[in-house]
Amino acid sequence: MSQRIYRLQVTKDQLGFAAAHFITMRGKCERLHGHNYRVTVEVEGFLCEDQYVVDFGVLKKHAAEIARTLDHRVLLAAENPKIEYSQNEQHLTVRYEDKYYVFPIAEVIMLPIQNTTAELLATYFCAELCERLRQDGVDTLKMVGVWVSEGPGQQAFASREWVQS
Ligand SMILES: Nc1nc2c(c(=O)[nH]1)N=C([C@H](O)[C@H](O)COP(=O)(O)OP(=O)(O)OP(=O)(O)O)CN2
Repeated sequence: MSQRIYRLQVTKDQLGFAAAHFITMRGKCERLHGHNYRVTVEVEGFLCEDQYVVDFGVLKKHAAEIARTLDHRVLLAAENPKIEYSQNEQHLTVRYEDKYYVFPIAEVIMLPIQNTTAELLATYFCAELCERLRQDGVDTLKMVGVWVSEGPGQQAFASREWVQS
């Protein structure tokens, strides 16, 4: 007998983060600006013996922890080939052609992505969430997805098929 698949969604105030960023696009570098980002998590999976897929609380806990690592930070794309980074003990210099910024290291987060678009922030968030759910022993999922919204009416979704280890 095939198992029924259920879809869950969590979206809460604690799943937001306020952060600064810029993206490179069409040969230009945007000005540094900020968003009150909002995250919505969607998962698909099968019922456990207690008739739920995964505890909403578990999804909220892990997603809120990831959001906290991004909150009040400058989000930087470590893998952007057009941006050069150099650092000393306390400061990171970020250079795009003849424009540069110097930030305190404690106020930035270097993300393993090519650009801090909503699409790649969702991809990063989704990968982090999968890792944390796996470490927590979750084993009922088929898909994990994350919406990252830059503001009302503007958001991107990234998902991963769940691979049970
Ligand atoms: N597909 C994407 N397009 C754009 C992204 C993105 O992440 N994915 N990001 C940006 C900018 O970084 C910016 O965050 C948003 O720019 P924009 O929509 O032009 O500006 P506003 O939020 O001020 O838009 P208004 O609707 O005019 O208020 C650009 N594109």
